Amino acid sequence: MADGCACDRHAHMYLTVEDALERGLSVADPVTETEILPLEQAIGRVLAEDCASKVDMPAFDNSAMDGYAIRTGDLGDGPVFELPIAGRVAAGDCGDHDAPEGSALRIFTGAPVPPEFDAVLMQEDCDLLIDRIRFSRRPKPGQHIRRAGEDLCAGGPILRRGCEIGPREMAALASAGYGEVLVFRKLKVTIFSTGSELRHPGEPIGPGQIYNSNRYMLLALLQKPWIELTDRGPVEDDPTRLEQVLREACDASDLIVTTGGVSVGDEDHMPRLFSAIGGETDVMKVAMKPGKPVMFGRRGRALYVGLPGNPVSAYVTWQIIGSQMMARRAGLCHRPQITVQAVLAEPVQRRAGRQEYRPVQIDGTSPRGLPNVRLMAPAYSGRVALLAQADGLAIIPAEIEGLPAGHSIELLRF
Ligand SMILES: Nc1nc2c(c(=O)[nH]1)N[C@H]1C(S)=C(S)[C@@H](COP(=O)(O)OP(=O)(O)OC[C@H]3O[C@@H](n4cnc5c(N)ncnc54)[C@H](O)[C@@H]3O)O[C@H]1N2
Ligand code: MOO
Repeated sequence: MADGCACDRHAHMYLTVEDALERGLSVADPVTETEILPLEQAIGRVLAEDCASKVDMPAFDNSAMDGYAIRTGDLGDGPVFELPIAGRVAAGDCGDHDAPEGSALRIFTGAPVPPEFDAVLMQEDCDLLIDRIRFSRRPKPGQHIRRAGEDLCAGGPILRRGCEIGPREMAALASAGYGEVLVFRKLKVTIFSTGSELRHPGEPIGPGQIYNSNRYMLLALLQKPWIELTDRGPVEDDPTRLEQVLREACDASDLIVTTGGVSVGDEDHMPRLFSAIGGETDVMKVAMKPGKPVMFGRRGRALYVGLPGNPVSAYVTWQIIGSQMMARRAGLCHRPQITVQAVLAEPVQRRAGRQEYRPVQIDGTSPRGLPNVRLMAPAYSGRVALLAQADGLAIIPAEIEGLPAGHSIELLRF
């Protein structure tokens, strides 16, 4: 039967996805070495310290609008108020002015509001009469003034160690006064794809040969500012050569990711070779579909993740288990994957035993506004092109044999 489904009768002997992930995270020790980088070089890196603001945010009382600063105590009973304009403060000025009591100060967004002024009027709410303003709505004290420290006082927390420094984190660090930051060193990751049948895309292909897609998928998945990647390319199914490359990779890397050669055939060498070079296997086989033969273990400080060769199996096992182990190893704090509720557009029938991650396409929304999903082919572990057309993976729990159309299902959206 396609997709190894016939072997589901052994599924109860394998670790559940949940247990495998828990074990994977428990053996993926975060790197401890750090470096200090100028902020602009820290983009996409992993923060290695809790960060507190070095300044009050905002740093000083400032105007939220372009308009006029006034002292509300200067205002009479109304209903119309008039004040002469006696000074001007713009963003970047220190706030000095010569506007005496009973006058208004021309002010612009971001300019310091001198302490004796307690409200700002938007210019749209004032009539400008050459050198005076007239307005009819009495401003409330504090109106349109952003007070020093109202967002955060100096010393207040802004970011936790273990976050990825993306655009929002860069902005927070910059506004908090960080010219440089402490980050974890890059994670050294080595990849190689095993298989004598593999050819580079673009090369002529002979009988029994296929294009190596896993290599390119991993190159894309591992393109991260916090990774220092070594790509050993494809390695043929020659145990001597595979052992040499695996040993060198384990000596030089924090994490080694391979594809293929983890199942039970005569040319599936990786589990045995990993033991032969002194590796300790933590997990071999997981009750998941696709990806049952996935394995991982440790050798010294190196973490090894052996993904199955079938391209969809490699992708799914990486997303569900491998990528989370890698993130933890790099110092990132653990973020469980977010699923959304979806509705089955058609019934599912399958063999129970393994938790399944089935590629689906979204086909409109249900009456409750949830995405309707159509399951793609039931046999798909080698169908990598199908993955590129999918919108996500529907998660079918291990014990489920069938579900009717209209039933809700968890969806991992791409
Ligand atoms: N007797 C059994 N046979 C298999 C079992 C089993 O339990 N008993 N499990 C099946 C399952 S499930 C999977 S998944 C595969 C995984 O096998 P391997 O990890 O050993 O992978 P390979 O045999 O090396 O390759 C499988 C398949 O994928 C193609 N492949 C490999 N590498 C690439 C690559 N870089 N790019 C594109 N395609 C690749 C390869 O040509 C094979 O077709 O084992 C089942 N067998
Ligand atoms: O079903 Mo395998 O698990 O083809 O990946």
